[in-house]
Amino acid sequence: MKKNTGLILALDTKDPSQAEEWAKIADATGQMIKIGMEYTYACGFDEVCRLAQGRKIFLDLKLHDIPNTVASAIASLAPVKPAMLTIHALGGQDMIRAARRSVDEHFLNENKPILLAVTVLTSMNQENLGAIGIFVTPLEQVLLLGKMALAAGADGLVCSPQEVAYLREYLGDEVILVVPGIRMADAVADDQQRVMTPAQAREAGASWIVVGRPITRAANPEVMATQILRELQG
Ligand SMILES: O=C(O)c1cc(=O)[nH]c(=O)n1[C@@H]1O[C@H](COP(=O)(O)O)[C@@H](O)[C@H]1O
Repeated sequence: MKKNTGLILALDTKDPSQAEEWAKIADATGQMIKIGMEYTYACGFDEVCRLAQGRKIFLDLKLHDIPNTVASAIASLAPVKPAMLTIHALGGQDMIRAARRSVDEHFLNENKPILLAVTVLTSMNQENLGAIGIFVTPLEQVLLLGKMALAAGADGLVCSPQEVAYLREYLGDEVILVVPGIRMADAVADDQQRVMTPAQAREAGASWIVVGRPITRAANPEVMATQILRELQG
């Protein structure tokens, strides 16, 4: 049975007051916020913790290193109490197992983040994959990495909207699918390659969509967020 699709607002900025302004839009409509590398590196962890106060945050640092380093990094993130956390599936099954163990060891049950494995970045297409020696389609690569990551202990996957229907068919209704690469109909795709609209992602079965620039660069971000939420309600 198809579940509701949530909206996560990506706060990609270096400016704390800008992030707070966008976070308030998310607060007003009950959405989650995503804090990524740009904000964390520019503003530091104290600022990330401040922004996270009283909010559910998706901390998107896309960890990808040897198992011991990733496990130790996750332990260091415990004070931020993120609701979601990303690692790269390409780090392999040992790294994902180590990440799983670290989450289970260092976070209390009530604070345990959803551990998400990023499969194939939404900015990549068949040609980009070939250039790094991957000669299967993005869909095949997402399925291969996704199955491996879930078996190794990830709670869910990050993939493009174009793979969601297929993953639902193969992996079932329960797996958490978090989906960036969202663009409004006829909008520019920027650096994203595998895109769909919010309504298409919902229809395909996304658990959450992640939206940054279509909202943050809109003439009126609040109006755009409301429009997207309406699309998600069908
Ligand atoms: O892990 C992610 O969130 C992510 C994975 C991916 O494959 N593609 C992707 O775009 N993202 C993130 O999703 C957001 C998309 O932003 P916009 O393209 O501005 O909507 C950015 O913060 C990206 O870092």
